[in-house]
Amino acid sequence: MLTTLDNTMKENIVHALEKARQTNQSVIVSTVREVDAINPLHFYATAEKLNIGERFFWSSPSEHFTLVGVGNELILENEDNDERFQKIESQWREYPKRLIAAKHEIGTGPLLFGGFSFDPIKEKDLLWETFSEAKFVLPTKMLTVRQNKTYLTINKLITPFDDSGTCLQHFESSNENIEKYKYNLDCEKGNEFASIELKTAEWVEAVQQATDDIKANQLDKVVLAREVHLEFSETINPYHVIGRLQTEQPTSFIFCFENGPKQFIGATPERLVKKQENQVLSTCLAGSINRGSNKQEDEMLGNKLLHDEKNLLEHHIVVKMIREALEYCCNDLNVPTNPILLKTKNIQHLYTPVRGLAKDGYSLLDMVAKLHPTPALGGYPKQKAVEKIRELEPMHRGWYAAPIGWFDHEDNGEFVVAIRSGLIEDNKAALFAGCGIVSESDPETEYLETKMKLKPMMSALGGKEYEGC
Ligand SMILES: C=C(O[C@@H]1C=C(C(=O)O)C=C[C@H]1O)C(=O)O
Ligand SMILES: [Mg+2]
Repeated sequence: MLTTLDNTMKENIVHALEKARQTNQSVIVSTVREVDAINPLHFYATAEKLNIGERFFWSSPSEHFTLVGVGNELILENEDNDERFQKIESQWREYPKRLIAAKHEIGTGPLLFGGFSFDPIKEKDLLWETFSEAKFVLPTKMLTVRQNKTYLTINKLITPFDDSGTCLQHFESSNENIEKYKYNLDCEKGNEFASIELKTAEWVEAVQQATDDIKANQLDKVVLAREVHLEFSETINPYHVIGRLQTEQPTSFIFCFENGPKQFIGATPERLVKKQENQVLSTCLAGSINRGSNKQEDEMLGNKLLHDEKNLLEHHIVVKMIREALEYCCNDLNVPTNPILLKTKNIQHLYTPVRGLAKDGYSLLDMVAKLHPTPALGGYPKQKAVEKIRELEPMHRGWYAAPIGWFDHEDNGEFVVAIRSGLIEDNKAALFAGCGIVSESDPETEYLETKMKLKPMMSALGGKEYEGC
């Protein structure tokens, strides 16, 4: 039976088990092999039948990097308020890790994928009831596509009580034929939705109230979001949704986190922070305008955005805060003076990349903790804005607008903010979109901006664009 694992691998696994027994401490063992190329979405879809647990999907646009995890080899979660970021990190650090691979490629081997809620103080509502304030998983199997190469990672938490036979057996699947994950994906067929539930009037009123509060100098900026509930005639196929997001939103990060029967899916253009060795990249994204129907109109709109005072103010507040937050944990911070445009299929944004070098002792999660929520999703000043959101917003954000992403055992990783997203279950979807409110905000214009931001998910769900909502 145990004939396909090579001897070095076997020795390493048995050795890890011995170590776990000697130290009475569970060890994470990870084997990594390069495998034949396969569409990661096929792997995600077929893995449902393996019955080894929940899955996640992640792809980042810049370097053709995709992760698909299946099964929960280890779950780290907490319901903490202030310490939730640090707690996840310290728990992760407690486990000794052994990587069995020819070479460590970033994004392979032992890593955690997961996310946080936006506001742990706000009491959970029914929709988000099963989502912890912080939840991360070490997948049992993980497919990584990086620079056109495909890798399969198999993880196991080896406890002092495991036996060597079971451990070796677990890693046998690292030799499996990846071809078996081929799946028939037909993303063409659209879903019709049956009903929509909105709280438009309440939201517009909240925006009006927020502008009054800003004019009264209570705060500078607050981001207010609304939600849309859709009910479809048939069960939503999450593979189709991810597939369409991949086609329609190639410049965005695509994520999906499965939590019981729910899948939190989105295509966000907004990176919170990326760390590779000590190199840090964060992005300021705030200020929005629609795309033009032809090149000329598109450029005209882009130019208008680049010079629009209200949008520049929304944006500058974000740049100022991100600079302050990162100055604390980074050296050699580089912040361009003026924003450029970032265009997605449906919208153009003001965008400023911020680069730096991590100071010793500052981890990726330290930076996430320091940044969240940036004024792109919260407001300024931070505390006042979060309180204002609690007071005025007619919804519960759950994991919307909060950090979601991955990090590995060497503190490489990347987090985005989970916007342009929705929570899907059976034939129901809840979608979320918000806007940065400043003193010059006009509620009707901001409402139209949220409509624009709902489009990517609307289109991915329906297979066509809808005018409603
Ligand atoms: C809050 C959202 O987007 C944020 C708000 C923006 C704005 O108001 O201009 C732009 C980008 C995002 O930082 C959302 O998409 O839900
Ligand atoms: Mg805006």
